[in-house]
Amino acid sequence: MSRDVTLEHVTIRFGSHTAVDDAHLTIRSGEFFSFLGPSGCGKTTLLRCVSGFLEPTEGRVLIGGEDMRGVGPNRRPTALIFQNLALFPLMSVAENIAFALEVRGVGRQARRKRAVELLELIALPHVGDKKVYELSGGQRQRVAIARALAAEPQILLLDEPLSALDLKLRQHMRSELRAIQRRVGLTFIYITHDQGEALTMSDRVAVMSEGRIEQVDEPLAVYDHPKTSFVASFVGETNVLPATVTGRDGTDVTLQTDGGLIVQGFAVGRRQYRAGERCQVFVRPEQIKVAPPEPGPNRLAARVLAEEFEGNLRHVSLAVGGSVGGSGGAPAVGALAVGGQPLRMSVVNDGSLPPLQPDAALTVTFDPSVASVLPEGPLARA
Ligand SMILES: Nc1ncnc2c1ncn2[C@@H]1O[C@H](COP(=O)(O)OP(=O)(O)OP(=O)(O)O)[C@@H](O)[C@H]1O
Repeated sequence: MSRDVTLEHVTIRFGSHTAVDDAHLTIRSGEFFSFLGPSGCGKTTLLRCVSGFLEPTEGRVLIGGEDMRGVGPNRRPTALIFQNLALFPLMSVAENIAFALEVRGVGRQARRKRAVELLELIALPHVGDKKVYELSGGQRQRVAIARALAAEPQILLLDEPLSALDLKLRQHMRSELRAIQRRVGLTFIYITHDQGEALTMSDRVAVMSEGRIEQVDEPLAVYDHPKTSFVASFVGETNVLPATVTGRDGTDVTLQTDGGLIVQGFAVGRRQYRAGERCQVFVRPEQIKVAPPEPGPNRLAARVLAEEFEGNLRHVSLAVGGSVGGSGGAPAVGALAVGGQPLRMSVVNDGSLPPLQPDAALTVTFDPSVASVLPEGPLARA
């Protein structure tokens, strides 16, 4: 039976405040789907609406095609996992896992058998008789998932379940969670403000801002082809160049940045720009390269401001003075030309680029096909 979750024009208001604004999408059965957005964008509100703790002000939630209006949380095929796990400290791990079955009146032997199966599933086969306090944070998180699965939900709703764990454990738990989801084949709906979590685990991601869903796509598409200025600036590092359109040829757009650079990019969504229109150009730091000697588009005269070393990567801040072959040469020491911000370039630390000294002059470039041109819009706050 299909367990698609459909949000049909769901709007949720608290008084005059719109927490979720016209969410309209379908989460497919068996999908690992994440809602990603900054604090306060409406993620938890939306999840509470799917779980039945909250009714939409407008629109409908359908699960498996069935309208969930008036269907309470305990009658929906969902289970919710929070950041604060609330495992029972005095019970053993196995008793914790089997708790939902005990409530339903399942006998001791059947409960024990199911707990053993679920402990296998979460790759902790030998901890059934331990107390919760004897487990690490990551182990407890997995036990919480096993406990939720014992109730045999079709859809697991996860509300920032990893945010209380330290960084290393969080990263480890990403692959654990993904592996568990693949093993059980259930729909996972995951909410997070952590883009790394959303991008690594999900089949698809919905990026939210101020109650609105800005983009729903596979992780790579969200990163490589952001559809709005908010998504481009929220997901991953990027350079933002405020600019004015000077010309267009199909999806190729020529622009003058506010710092006076002439650059070329591509029109996201094949938008037809007019000359004089205000827009923003987004280029990832890893797409900025030291230019080869051959002529080409987007050759910018730059001067090194600083270099930061981060193990596998080097992050270089650049002042950019002018387009090589166009106006200006290397910028004056200390100059800035990209929307008042240095241009950021990230290079892999593989020895191919010698260390860069502050004030060194160089020419950098980026391919027009990786420079996303979007209409001027609100950016994510840094
Ligand atoms: N019961 C409520 N009454 C009034 N306002 C609420 C209520 N619940 C949430 N809000 C408001 O709705 C907005 C969205 O809140 P929500 O908790 O869904 O955000 P979130 O994206 O999950 O944030 P966080 O990541 O911080 O949990 C916020 O402005 C919040 O203050």
